[in-house]
This record gives sequence, C-alpha cells and structure tokens, in this order.
Amino acid sequence: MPWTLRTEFTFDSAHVIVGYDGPCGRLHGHTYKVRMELSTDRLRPSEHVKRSIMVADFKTLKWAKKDALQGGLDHTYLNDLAELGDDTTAEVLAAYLHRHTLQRVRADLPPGDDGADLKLRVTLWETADSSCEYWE
Ligand SMILES: Nc1nc2c(c(=O)[nH]1)N=C([C@H](O)[C@H](O)COP(=O)(O)OP(=O)(O)OP(=O)(O)O)CN2
Ligand SMILES: [Zn+2]
Repeated sequence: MPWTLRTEFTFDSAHVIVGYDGPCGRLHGHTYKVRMELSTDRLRPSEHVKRSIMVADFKTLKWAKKDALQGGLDHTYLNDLAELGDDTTAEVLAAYLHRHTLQRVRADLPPGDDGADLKLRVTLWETADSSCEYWE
C-alpha cells in the first residue's frame, strides 16, 4: 500500500477489570496512548476537502481523544461502554477503537466507494511499557 497515515494521541479514562484477582480489579485510571495507522492504495476526498488528496482526515482518526460529551473517550468510565461492559482490557479496548474508527472513516467515503482497500492498525498503550496492537 503506497500510503500509511499515522497519528498518535492520548485520553484519560478510568476502568475496572471485573473479576481480576489483583489491583486491576479495583477502580483505577490510565492516560491511554493510541497510535492509529491507516493504509490505502489511493487518496480520497474528505468531509472538509473535496479533492482526492487524503488517506483520511487526521481529525477522523482522533475522535477518541475528544471529551465524552463530544462523543470521545476522554474522562470516561470505560465500563459504562455497553460494548465493553466489564471486559475493559487493552485487548478489548483496542478492538473497540479499531471498529469505531473504521466506521467513522467509512462514513466519510463518497457514494459508491466501499473502502475495501483501507487497512487500519491500532496500537493502544495502557502504561508506558504495556501495549496491545489490533489489526485485521
Ligand atoms: N493482557 C492484559 N493484562 C493486563 C491488562 C490488560 O488490559 N491486558 N490490564 C491490566 C491493568 O489494567 C493494569 O492497570 C495495567 O497493567 P500493568 O502493565 O501490569 O501496569 P503496572 O504499571 O501497574 O505494572 P507494574 O507491575 O507496576 O509493572 C493488568 N494486566
Ligand atoms: Zn488498568
């Protein structure tokens, strides 16, 4: 794939891994760091520019850093997210970020473009030395 768009951001959230027999089974928080890498073999228009000059808008890839009241994950309690429930591991959250980011990228595509060539890789750091990657 000739282009890979890459962006990184952080968000702060609290969580509990329910049933975890240790400190992570108690309420605590992380400054999560996320790296989004979106690859494609052709450029496209976006919501803000109608010429085919982008893989996707960086803003679209960074939706999760927004405040919870604006649809993001910043200052949320992750266990409140119905799709995660009590399974708020880095693995489950990375897959959630992948699914929701691709949905947003696809929502920006022009009519008739199924985005089949778009490949997304999400890397999520829970702490400085512990991370999880998710891609399909
Ligand atoms: N496979 C996973 N293991 C653990 C996860 C996870 O999401 N997936 N999460 C946790 C806890 O949420 C914990 O907050 C983070 O774990 P850890 O990297 O162990 O964090 P610490 O900095 O507290 O680790 P040290 O022991 O101080 O190095 C646990 N496991
Ligand atoms: Zn944790």
